[in-house]
This record gives sequence, C-alpha cells and structure tokens, in this order.
Amino acid sequence: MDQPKIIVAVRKRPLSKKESKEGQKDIVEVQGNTVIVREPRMKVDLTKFIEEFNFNFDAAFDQQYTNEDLYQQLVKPMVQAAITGTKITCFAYGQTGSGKTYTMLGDQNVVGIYTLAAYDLFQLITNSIVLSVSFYEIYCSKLFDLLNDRVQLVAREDAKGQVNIAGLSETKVHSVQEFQKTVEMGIKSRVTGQNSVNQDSSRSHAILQINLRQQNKIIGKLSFIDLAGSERGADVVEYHKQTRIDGAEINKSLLALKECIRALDLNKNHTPFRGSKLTQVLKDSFTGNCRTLMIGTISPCHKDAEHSLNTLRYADRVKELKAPQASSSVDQLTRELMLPRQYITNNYLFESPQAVKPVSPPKLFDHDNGDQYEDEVQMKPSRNSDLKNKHDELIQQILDEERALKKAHRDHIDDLIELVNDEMKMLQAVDQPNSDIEEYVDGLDHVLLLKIDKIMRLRKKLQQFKQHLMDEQDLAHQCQTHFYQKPHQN
Ligand SMILES: Nc1ncnc2c1ncn2[C@@H]1O[C@H](COP(=O)(O)OP(=O)(O)OP(=O)(O)O)[C@@H](O)[C@H]1O
Repeated sequence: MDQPKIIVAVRKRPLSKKESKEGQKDIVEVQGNTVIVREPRMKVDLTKFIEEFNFNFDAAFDQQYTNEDLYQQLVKPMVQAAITGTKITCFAYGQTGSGKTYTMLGDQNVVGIYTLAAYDLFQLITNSIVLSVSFYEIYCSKLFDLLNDRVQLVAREDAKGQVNIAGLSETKVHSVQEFQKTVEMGIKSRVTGQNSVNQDSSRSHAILQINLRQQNKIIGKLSFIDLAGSERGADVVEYHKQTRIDGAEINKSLLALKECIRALDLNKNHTPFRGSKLTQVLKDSFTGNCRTLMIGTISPCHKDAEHSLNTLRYADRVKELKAPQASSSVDQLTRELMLPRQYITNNYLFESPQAVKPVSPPKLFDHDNGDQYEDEVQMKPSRNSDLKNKHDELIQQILDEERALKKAHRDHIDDLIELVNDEMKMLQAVDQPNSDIEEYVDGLDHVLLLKIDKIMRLRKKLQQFKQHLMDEQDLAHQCQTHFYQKPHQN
C-alpha cells in the first residue's frame, strides 16, 4: 500500500511537576486523531467561558504515549522506506519546552527518534552500506557545523541545481553507540554555542542528516530537523533589535517551509526552495522520491494556550494544504465541520494574496521585511478585548459566508453545466438542414444573458466576502497596532 507523502502529527507532553505544583490546568485533550483545546476565557462583562478549538490530524498522541509508540507508528515505516531509496524528512515544531528535543533526542532516561531510527537502520542495512552523520545548525540564515567546532558553512547551488553545503563534515558510524556519541557531540556544540544574548538552541534549526552510502554512492538519506521554537517568530515585538531580526528570520523560514511542503504535496513543478536558508538546504529532501513527517509538539498548560494554538494552526495549515487522499474523505469532511476559528485568517492571509493584501505590522526596524507570520504575533486580550471580540464575531460571520459562497459556487457550476448542455443541443439543431437560425440566435442570446446574470450574482457574493476579509484584516491590524503601542512614551 502506498504510504502518504506527508504526515502531520501532534504530540502533547505531560504537565511537569512544577506546573502541577503551580496549579496549572491541563486544557488539551486528545481524542483519536483530534486535538481539543479548551481555553478558559473572559468576556467583556467579566463572565467566564470556555472556548473550544478542535483540530484533526493524521495522528495525535497524548501524554500516555512514549517515544517508542510514536516511532513505531510514524517513523519506522519511513526508516524502512529510506533503505529502499526514499528520502525521508522529519520535522519537530513547537514552542520552547513543548517536547521537541524530548521527542527527537530523548533525555537521560528515554531515547528519542534519532536513536530509535539508528537501531533500525543498523538492523536493516547490509554490510556493504556505510552510514554517516552530519549535524548542523541554521541560525539567522547562517550555517554552523555542529560536528566541527561550529565552523561556518556555505550552501551553494551547482549548475545542475543541486545544493551542496561546502565543507560540511560527515562522520562515519558503525554502531548505535557510535551514532549516539556523535549526536551527543553535536548537541554539546549546539548548547555551548549559546554565547550571545540572543542565541539559544530554540532560536536555531538543528538538522541531523544520516546518509546511507553504497560504493560511495548515496542510496538513502534521512533528515531530522528540530525547528526553532515556534514562539520565536513572535519576537518581532521584542525590544532588542537582533532578537526581532531573528524572529523575522524564523518566521520567514517557517513560511517557506510551509510553502515547500505545499508544493511537494500538490506535486507542483515549482517549489519555492529559495524562500529561506532552511528550505534551500533541504531542497534535495523535497524533490523526487521523498516523504515528510511533521510532528507538532504542544504543552498541556493553560498558560501556554496561545502558543499551543499557534502550533496547532501551523500544523493544520500544513495539513489543510494536502491533496485529498482517496481513503480520507471522512477525515476531510470532519475537518470541514471542525474549522478552527482562525482558519480564514490563516488561509486567506497567505493563500490568496490577490484577494487580500497581507497585514503588515507597523514597521519596527529597518530590516523588517514584512515576511512575518502575522498570526503568530500574540495579542493581549486584556488590552484589546473589545477589538478582539469584534474580530472573533467577524471571523464567525466570514466562516458562515465562506460556506454559503462555496455552495453558491457549486450551484453556479451545476447551472453552467446545464446551460452548456442547452448550448450543445442548440448547436446540434442549428447544424441540421433547414434549421431555424433566428431561433438559434435568440436561444444563444438568452443563454449568454443567463450566464452573465449568474456570474454577476456570484461575483456580488464574492465581492461582499472579499470586503469582509478586508474588514477582518483592518480589525486584525487594529488589534496588532493596539498591541504594538507602548503604554508609556517618554
Ligand atoms: N512526552 C513527554 N513526556 C515526558 N516528558 C516530556 C515530554 N515532552 C517533554 N518532556 C519534558 O519537558 C521538558 C521540555 O521538553 P524539551 O526540552 O524537549 O522541549 P523543547 O521543545 O525541545 O524546548 P527547546 O525549544 O527550548 O529546546 C523536558 O524536561 C522534557 O523532559
């Protein structure tokens, strides 16, 4: 059976002892492949209510599941495919502290996906296959070799369009123990590289690559990417300029990543690799025979609700772009019925640039390139709850209108098909000997007028919908502007 090209999964971590002690509430529930977030909120009149968000994924794991469970279900089939030449790429995406490293690397008690994959690889490969590891980091568009004293590297595209990282070191490993040692060395180098105010591991993407070679020819490639903390994209409101630049850079790479996965899934000829350093260096992983797994990691805590929702929305966007699978029509339908609140904002901001101009937050610094994920920017409910409520109502209205518009569009297509059938009959009739040309002319005129009428009606609905999308953008902008305003100007 064909495995899907892209799998999007979400993993919820348990509450930590500290969080339980602090009285933090677990607001995330996993039911099958659905993740439910129940966020306690307060209305303008101070009445409390719970807002519920539902997201449906290819797989979802709650705190009961171990790294081994996740590996067996999602990664093992990919590792097996890697042996037969499929390039596999596995991303971990989520807020700092949500469990990306735990999932990928494990901790002192538990091994993660890296090592579990290595175990299987050494079981599966024959003696003639050599396994080697590269480990590097992308920080602020710069590449650093984690297995060679953090030497800075350069990615170059050759005449054939292949991207090579010049000077990237590769360490041959002959056992799981050697593999683990190599990875640990890279992790150490990553951690000790935190020598500036702004740099910590959650601000960079770490890429672990395992190459399988036979007679010096690469026959398999596995890439594991621990992405920068998702909340870092929101650092565009930080005081420190470098931090803001990092935030913009992270947003840019996550946006480009989403676009590349989209192109991959829709089998598009053009994939926007050059959108960021991350996607540029991963170009090879997005072309040809390849499979991608995205694991979104989330915290269960109430205090992290906004970040968790952002992670879920990002994963949802990646998933929403997937071409429908023949076997997943029920999933598709369920998804349509459970559209998350921000669906419109997320999709229309980025997917339909002609219809809606992207909202640009106020310019904060010269290097601001406008590539930020606007929806990753947090709003403070306490300071703009009025605007936010208005915004929420409008989003609801837009969701209803979207359904009505799509229904009208489908009806419109049915009507057009009927009219085309009528036209065909008219043409057949007029081609007969002794046909009535006047009847044909009147009939065609009538059909064309009907078509114009139908198009105008549909267009009116569309214009109204577009207007509401723009209104939504204005409101979102106002919310952001409100947020960006400093409370005290000296
Ligand atoms: N599924 C899990 N089960 C048990 N503990 C977990 C799980 N996920 C994460 N943890 C624990 O939560 C803490 C934070 O996890 P982790 O370091 O993996 O986060 P992270 O997303 O990698 O953060 P950063 O981006 O800062 O590196 C760690 O102490 C880790 O052991």
